[in-house]
This record gives sequence, C-alpha cells and structure tokens, in this order.
Amino acid sequence: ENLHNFIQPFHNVPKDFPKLKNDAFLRACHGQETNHVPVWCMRQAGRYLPEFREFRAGKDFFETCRSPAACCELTLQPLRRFPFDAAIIFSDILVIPQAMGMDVQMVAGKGPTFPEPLKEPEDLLLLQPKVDVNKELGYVFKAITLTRHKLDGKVPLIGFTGAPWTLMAYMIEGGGSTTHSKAKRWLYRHPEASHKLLKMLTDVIVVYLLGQVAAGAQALQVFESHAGCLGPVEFQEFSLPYLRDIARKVKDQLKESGQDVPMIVFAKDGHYGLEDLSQSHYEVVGLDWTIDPRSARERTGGKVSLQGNMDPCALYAPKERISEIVKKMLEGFGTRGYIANLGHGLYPDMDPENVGAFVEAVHTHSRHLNLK
Ligand SMILES: Cc1c2[nH]c(c1CCC(=O)O)Cc1[nH]c(c(CCC(=O)O)c1C)Cc1[nH]c(c(CCC(=O)O)c1C)Cc1[nH]c(c(C)c1CCC(=O)O)C2
Repeated sequence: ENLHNFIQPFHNVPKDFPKLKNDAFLRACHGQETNHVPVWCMRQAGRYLPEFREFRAGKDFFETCRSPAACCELTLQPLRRFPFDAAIIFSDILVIPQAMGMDVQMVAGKGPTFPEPLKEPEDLLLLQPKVDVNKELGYVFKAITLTRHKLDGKVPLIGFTGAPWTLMAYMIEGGGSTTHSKAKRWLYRHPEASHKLLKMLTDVIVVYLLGQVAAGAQALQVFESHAGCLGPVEFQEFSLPYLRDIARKVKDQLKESGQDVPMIVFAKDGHYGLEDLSQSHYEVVGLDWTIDPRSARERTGGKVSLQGNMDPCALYAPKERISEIVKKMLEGFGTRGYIANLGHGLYPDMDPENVGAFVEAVHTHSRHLNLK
C-alpha cells in the first residue's frame, strides 16, 4: 500500500524515452547471446578524467549530486570517450543516510565524513522514521530521467544503491575505516538494534530503487562494498537476508507492472558468499579480482550472469599486457552471460588511454572468441 502510493505518480507521466540501440548489456544480464561481451567500469565517471576534474572543480560533491544537469553531464562524459556498453548514473550511496536525516560531507583528501555518526542504539531515534523518498531523493530521479533522454538510446542506464550493511557501517564509523570495528561492535553487542537499522535501510532502499526504475533506470546495482569485513556467519545474518529482501521486493513490485529490470549484486570481497549470492534473486553477481573466473562459474553453476573482475591496478600495465589479461579473463568466464568490468572502481591516477585499451580489448577478443 505504501509502495503503491509512491509509485503511482510516476506511472502517469509518459516519458517516451529514445529507443535503445545497444542492448548487449541487458542481453548479457539475462544470459542471452551477444555479438560482443558488454563492458563498463565502476567509477567510470570519475577523477581519472580531466574533464571530470574540471567540471567538479570548486563545487561541493553532494551539491553536484543534487543537480540533475550536473549528474547528467558527468554520467555522459565517459561515454563520449569510450564505447562503454552501459552508463551508470552519477550519484553516491551516501545520499540515503542523508535522506534519513544524517549530515554527510565529502572532505577533500579524507572522503565521506559524518560529523555525528551513530554511537549507541538510542541514536536510531534521531533517524527519520518515515522517509519520503520522493521528496528527499527526487533529485536522483530527475537526474535519471534527464540522463535517459540525453543518452538518446546509445546504451542502457544503470541505477544503484548501497546495501544495508555497507550503509550501516558508514553511518556508525562516520567515514572510511580499515577495521570497521565500531560498526562490527554493534553486530556483536547490539544485534537487535543492528537488525532494526538494517530493516529501516532496506525499506528506504526498496522504494528508492523502484523510484529509480520509474524514473528510467534500466538495470540496478546494489553495492555491498563492505562485505569483506564480515565473515561467513555474520554475512549470513546481517547482509544476505537484506540483499535477498531487496531483490525480492523490488522484483515483486516490478512484476505487477509488467516490468523486467535486471539486478546486479556486488559484494566486494565476499567470496565466501558466492554460492548464496547466486541464489538471491539477482540476475547478475559482480565479482572482485580475488576470485578466479573459472571457479566463480563452477560455484555459481550457470544460475546467474557474472560481472567483473579485472584488478583495477592491471590498468597500470602497458596496453599489450592489458590485452593479454583481458583475453585470459574472457576465456575464463566465457562470452555468454558475462559483463566485463573491473573488480572495483577506477582510481583517480589511472590513464584514460588504458581504460580505452581495456574496453577495446574486451570488444575485440570477445568478438574473436564468438567466431571460434
Ligand atoms: C563506498 C561507496 C561510496 N560511493 C559509492 C560506493 C560504492 C562503490 C565502491 O565500493 O566504491 C558508489 C558510487 N560513487 C560514485 C558513483 C558514480 C557512478 C560511477 O561512475 O561508478 C558510484 C556508483 C561517484 C563518486 N563518489 C565519490 C567520487 C569521487 C569524489 C569526487 O568526485 O569529488 C565519485 C566520482 C566520492 C566517494 N563516495 C564514497 C567514497 C568512499 C568516495 C571516495 C572518496 C575519495 O576518494 O575522496 C562512498
């Protein structure tokens, strides 16, 4: 009922988006044949591009996120340079804690910072109990609609969210952390409050993802970037059930309106959870570079498409070496049900030319392998 009220206004707005010209990414998500393996890069809109640095110069990060025109421009920048097979909307996972009432700032040289992180379970009372996602995050929906139009059907547009555990970790740590010990302290000391927070986040995320689809997102990626600091037992209790819930609820709702939007789950360093992730209602499982392609295929038993997983640092290698690494990766994964990507985001000091070499190598080698 809650969801219905929310989705309704979007359905009444005719969006007549341009016709999609390159559906390789969407076909690969569904395990269908493609002429070439589709490729995109996490953080493809980022500081490794001089035009990105120029556009962002002197502007506050989250101000930029709140400007649909700026998000659209930054999303399109990498596509002007490289023949990526998908675009990902420029935004950030931390817009959700903001929508729930927390202050988050992007501090240069330090990364995202919460001046007042959650400390004890009582602090949950400070969060918005009922988030009006349309009001608080409507700027993301506007950015998606605008960008889908401006993409002119070139490639599909991916929307995204942070997963509950990853967002919870940020909200308690107050920023980046190597141990995540403050957030993990909650899991061991306050399991009930942890579940309460994870549930609150899940509810917002579901409505947020449905809003992104209604606004024009053609696929959705859920980033569980901090899976790696959990072990298998904590993952089973505090991450996996919520990842499943999100996919199930989003899909149930979309099915009712006859929509089919592939979902990707990326649990960084969560290799211990690969089997479970492949049975969590997501079409695609994203992989970091610590997993061997062939063993990932075996462990997921052809049930899902796979995405990843070149070590981003391989982009520091000469172009010929990048080409060899890509060829091995394609041979390992096979060309069907596979989306080439890095095992995590691009770093600011990477050479755009080598990113171009990566994309070209994926396209060239996969066309070759498909002809064999
Ligand atoms: C953990 C996380 C965040 N944000 C995100 C994650 C999950 C993915 C991952 O595991 O990396 C997700 C994200 N953030 C951004 C995108 C845009 C789309 C894309 O091109 O991938 C996406 C998908 C833009 C951004 N988000 C951020 C940048 C760089 C800062 C800038 O543009 O000024 C970009 C392009 C900032 C950000 N935002 C966050 C961090 C850790 C940082 C880096 C801080 C730093 O290095 O200074 C939180």
